Amino acid sequence: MKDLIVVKIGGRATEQLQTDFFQQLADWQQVGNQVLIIHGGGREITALSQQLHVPAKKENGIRITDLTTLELTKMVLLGETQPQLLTQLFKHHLPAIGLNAADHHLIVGKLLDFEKYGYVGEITAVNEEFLAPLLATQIGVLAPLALTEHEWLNVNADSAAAAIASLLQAQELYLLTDVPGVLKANQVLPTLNIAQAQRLKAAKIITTGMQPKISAAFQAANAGVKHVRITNQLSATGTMII
Ligand SMILES: Nc1ncnc2c1ncn2[C@@H]1O[C@H](COP(=O)(O)OP(=O)(O)O)[C@@H](O)[C@H]1O
Ligand SMILES: CC(=O)N[C@@H](CCC(=O)OP(=O)(O)O)C(=O)O
Repeated sequence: MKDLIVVKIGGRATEQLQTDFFQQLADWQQVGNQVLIIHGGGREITALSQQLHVPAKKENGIRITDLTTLELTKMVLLGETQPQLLTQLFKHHLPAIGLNAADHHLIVGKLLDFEKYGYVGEITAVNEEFLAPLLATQIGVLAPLALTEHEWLNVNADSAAAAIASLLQAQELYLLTDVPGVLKANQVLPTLNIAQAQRLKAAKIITTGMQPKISAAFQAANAGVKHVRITNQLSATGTMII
């Protein structure tokens, strides 16, 4: 889908969206781009886990997901984060549709590493035939989950967005987060290449949730997505992956 723009919004970023975000989506629609939003919800999943006294543990920014955590994750993503975002789009008069992996087996996945992470997956296929006509008239809002033939899997939202952008050959991928880009000594790096990223990881300057975000960004760039950015605003360049 050569005119597709994929936007990933982290859980906290969803709560801080400004008017210019919605205006940009409207402008893209106006000029004929398709827009697919992949939403996160990581902080909300952790908050509900704590409320219910379910241990919440992440490894390299990836949630260790047993069956209880998987159920809780589906509840938060499909019952809280997604409707919250859809409501905001509705209030800004943007036509949008909420989507999940089970709609016509939209998102197919496989286990990442069961021993290490439990029910965590990576995305292997997207039902483009089902999705493309929907995105012709409205903004898609998709939760980061996947389905095998038998079971649901929890997918890190950054890797979900990157895999989907890659599989659909999107034009652009925006990884929107709560920081203005990849930071080094409190400055946003305007560009980032793979060698720099590896050095910054080794020096523990890139840590926690920024690690899967960077891996996802390079995965998409290597798969042919031309413009990949990490930023907190659609209108700001943030860090461009080169
Ligand atoms: N070098 C870095 N530059 C910017 N943020 C970083 C860096 N290293 C670690 N981080 C952390 O990564 C966080 C963004 O990842 P995450 O919390 O998973 O966000 P999201 O929910 O948007 O995916 C930042 O808030 C920051 O705490
Ligand atoms: C496997 C895995 O880590 N899944 C993530 C899915 C949500 C997510 O990634 O949300 P953010 O983008 O807001 O962090 C999780 O359970 O937190």
